[in-house]
Amino acid sequence: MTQSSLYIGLMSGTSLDGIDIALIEFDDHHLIKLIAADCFPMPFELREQLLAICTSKQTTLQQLGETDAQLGHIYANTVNTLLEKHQIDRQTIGAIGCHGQTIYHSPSGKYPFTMQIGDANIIAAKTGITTIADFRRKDMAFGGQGAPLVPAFHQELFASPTKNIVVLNIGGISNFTILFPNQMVTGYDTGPGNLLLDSWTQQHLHKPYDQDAMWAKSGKVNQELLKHLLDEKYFHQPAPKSTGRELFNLSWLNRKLMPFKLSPQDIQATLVDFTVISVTHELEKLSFDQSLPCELLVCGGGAKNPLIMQRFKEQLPDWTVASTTERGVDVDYVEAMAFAWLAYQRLHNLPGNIPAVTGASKSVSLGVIYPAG
Ligand SMILES: Nc1ncnc2c1ncn2[C@@H]1O[C@H](COP(=O)(O)OP(=O)(O)OP(=O)(O)O)[C@@H](O)[C@H]1O
Ligand SMILES: CC(=O)N[C@H]1[C@@H]2OC[C@@H](O2)[C@@H](O)[C@@H]1O[C@H](C)C(=O)O
Repeated sequence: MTQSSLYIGLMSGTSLDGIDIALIEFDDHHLIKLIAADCFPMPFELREQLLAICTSKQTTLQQLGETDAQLGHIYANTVNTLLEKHQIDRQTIGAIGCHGQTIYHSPSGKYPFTMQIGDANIIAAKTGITTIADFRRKDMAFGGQGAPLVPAFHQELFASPTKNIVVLNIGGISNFTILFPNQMVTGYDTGPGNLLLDSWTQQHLHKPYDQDAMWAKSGKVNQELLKHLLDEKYFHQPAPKSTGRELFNLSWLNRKLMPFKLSPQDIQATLVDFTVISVTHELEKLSFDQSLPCELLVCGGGAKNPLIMQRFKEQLPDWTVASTTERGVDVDYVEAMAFAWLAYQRLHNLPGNIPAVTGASKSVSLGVIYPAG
């Protein structure tokens, strides 16, 4: 089999708002170039179905099975649309890495599990391309959290021997990777990203999100509420740790809001600081080599929230705060690129997880291979 240098990554995340796809090229020195990328909105009915499944509201096995197959078709169509649009010969693609859609993540129960759906057999059959999926459970089988998995890719892209680099993904949930100059790496889920901001906006403004944080800017941060939000036990748990909408959701927020009588816009303003301070509190616990510069590189949709970026700059006056786009890697596609890279790692039997991040007992190649034929 010719060693193709082209790989596709597919990611639909916690926000359930779209499917990101990235086509990347490797050269012999592992250099990674983004050839093409796009984001396809999640059809409204499918988003509603997924939301019902994620919040386990009377979902039948029939609905779960059909949604798994439907997602497989949608992912396959996303790949075929990108290949047609860019006139790419599918025979030149080494593999597709499909994260799938997380419907439940329970890394610390009696029987830890994480569940991503989107039938990879359908993707392989409909695209004619070897497809790799089910990336998280191998890490979990070796005692890890199964998340976050992007740190190894962040290390590949951004590590520097002369800087302290923190790569922060602000998706529905936020996770960061700490890249120390001595090549040590750590990372974990820091807490909510856009999820509560979006849910609160949807509930009060009936809009998908608070565009440019205009609504949050009209409110005032309430320090008492912020302190109460930060008093969640997740923030006091040691790493390795990961979370999701299973914990940080509107029910959790409404319980936290009970003792308060605040305007919705003051709550939105406070939620912005909640996303920011829950990260900076973690950075304060870490010891960086202060003789070297510190850089915070932000990706994910939250990097496009001007108030979040402003508040990081205010909270970290001695740091360089930038988006990964400013470092040549589009904020929208870092995660999809990561799953293309994880597919490359799997096909070459190279490790995908970092035990220091997930808590797994060893580094292993992640994902199950679904051949096209
Ligand atoms: N101009 C903007 N102003 C404020 N927020 C923005 C802006 N652009 C994007 N966002 C935020 O990014 C989100 C969309 O980003 P994206 O589709 O990457 O999802 P995500 O939040 O990264 O989540 P996930 O990847 O976990 O599904 C929006 O819902 C919003 O919260
Ligand atoms: C179970 C799951 O899907 N977790 C996601 C979620 O979204 C952000 C954060 O929580 C991260 O831990 C993870 O995704 C990214 C891609 C990761 O595994 O690195």
